Amino acid sequence: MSLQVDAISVELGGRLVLHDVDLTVDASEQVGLIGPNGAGKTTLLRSLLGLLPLRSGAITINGRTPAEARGTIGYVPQRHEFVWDYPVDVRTAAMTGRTHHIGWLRRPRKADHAAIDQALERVDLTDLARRPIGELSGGQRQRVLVARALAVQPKLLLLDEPFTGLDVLTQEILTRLFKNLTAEGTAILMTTHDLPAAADTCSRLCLLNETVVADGPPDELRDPAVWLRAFGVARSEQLLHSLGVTR
Ligand SMILES: Nc1ncnc2c1ncn2[C@@H]1O[C@H](COP(=O)(O)OP(=O)(O)OP(=O)(O)O)[C@@H](O)[C@H]1O
Repeated sequence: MSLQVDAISVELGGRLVLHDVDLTVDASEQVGLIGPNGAGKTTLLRSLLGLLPLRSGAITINGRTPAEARGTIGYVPQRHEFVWDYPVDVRTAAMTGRTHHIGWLRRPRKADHAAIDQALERVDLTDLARRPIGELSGGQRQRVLVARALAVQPKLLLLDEPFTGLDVLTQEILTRLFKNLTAEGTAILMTTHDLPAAADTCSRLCLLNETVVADGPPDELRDPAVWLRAFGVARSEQLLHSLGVTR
């Protein structure tokens, strides 16, 4: 698996939201996509899914366009973007992740059910499979979204703020799961505002603010100026302190 982003620019509502973005993510890498609110992180993930037209540049996933590679990409949106009052159970919600494989208006086959069994098992939701999704806690909902993304047995997993609002135990379950997935060869690109956790769990960090400000292993991103530039602030004690960046 190899994701390659070459100098992409994306316009939304007549405004250039991303420009000249270069990024690669290889198999078994977990890359953290870091940046302030409005930096274009979600826009980049949506571009990788082929949901937004590029103004310029190119994205290739194993040599294919995002639209062609769609069935091999798992996507976990931010929790509030999912319709939780839809009257379905956990299993049915996870199965919606396989729509691309099943085909519209077709019934799931044996392989689809097996993939869902495995996905629910991996996020420890097997016992809650028949629970209506509207009755779930925030942490359980997050695990439903991860199961739904795993339903395609993805080579590339895109996670939009997967740890926001989760208790420590759920964070640990997901951290361990993502580690196992990368060990199995899955490539992970994850947005997060939890900088210390990202520095801990990711093999590389990509600092984004409309374009890539810096990209490298956490240990190599020790220069405070890089972080201040990425976050568009002149000086932020708290930011540098939370990162343990030397000044
Ligand atoms: N549909 C849209 N039309 C016009 N502008 C948009 C649209 N969606 C997002 N934007 C703008 O694009 C910019 C990037 O938004 P995006 O959601 O990608 O940022 P983000 O880095 O994910 O932010 P956050 O950390 O707050 O989730 C923002 O300025 C936002 O207002």
